[in-house]
Amino acid sequence: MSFLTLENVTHHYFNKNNYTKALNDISFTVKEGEFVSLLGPSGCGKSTILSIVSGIMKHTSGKVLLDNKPITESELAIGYMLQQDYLFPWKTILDNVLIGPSIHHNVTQEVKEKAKELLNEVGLSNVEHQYPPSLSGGMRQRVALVRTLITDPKILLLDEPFSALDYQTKLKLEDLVFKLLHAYQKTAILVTHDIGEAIAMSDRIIVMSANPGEIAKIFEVPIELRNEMPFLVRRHPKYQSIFDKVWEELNKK
Ligand SMILES: Nc1ncnc2c1ncn2[C@@H]1O[C@H](COP(=O)(O)OP(=O)(O)OP(=O)(O)O)[C@@H](O)[C@H]1O
Repeated sequence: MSFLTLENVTHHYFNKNNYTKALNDISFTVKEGEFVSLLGPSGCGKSTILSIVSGIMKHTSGKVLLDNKPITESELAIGYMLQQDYLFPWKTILDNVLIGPSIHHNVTQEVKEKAKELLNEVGLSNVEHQYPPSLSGGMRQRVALVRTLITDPKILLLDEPFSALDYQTKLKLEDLVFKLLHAYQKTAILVTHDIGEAIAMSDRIIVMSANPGEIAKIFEVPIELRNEMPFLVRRHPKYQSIFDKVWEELNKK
């Protein structure tokens, strides 16, 4: 059964004198525990889809269901991870991680222990009392990941979380995110411009076209690739053939 369903979703943006049809007739499902990527040219509506799924923005028409309930009525717990980490520079790493629970007045001893355990899992237990400016970009994104996971979200929305990092750090972080999301059996939607990253991390890849944003094709990543860590997927004999098919779809007019 589907966990998240988008059915004939359309979205229009209206500004003063401007009207943009950002999404046209978008339909797809995501199963619980599934990792799905959205890939497509700039402006095809990837971030708009994430804003709608997060409940931040109301779509113009169509249905968005989570656990069979309209998104507006579900007690949606969303984890958002963005290109920028948005850590508070005046708070320690541990306090940054605890921001979600502290907003909900839920910083119990158990939650603190969980935060420390997660920081340990991402190799950052030694910096929990330091402040964000003393950390590298990759370390800061690992903090952002922990801050996202601590609230135990139903679904994680990853909006180009690796795109500001150097290549080596990006590859390492892809493996770490993949490992943790699988360990905690999280459902995730990743927005990316990187075909390799989409193949390496996902169960399925939704390729979109622009003007207006529509689904061009949905690719199932072969099971042999899904069972590998992202770094190793790129060396798998089946990697190049799916890369070529996605590339061809992206370049269709
Ligand atoms: N707040 C807004 N007001 C008006 N138009 C908007 C707004 N946000 C996005 N758009 C337009 O909607 C379309 C989809 O934008 P969106 O940011 O969702 O695309 P995207 O695929 O995420 O792009 P990118 O890959 O460049 O991040 C674009 O034409 C964009 O200009």
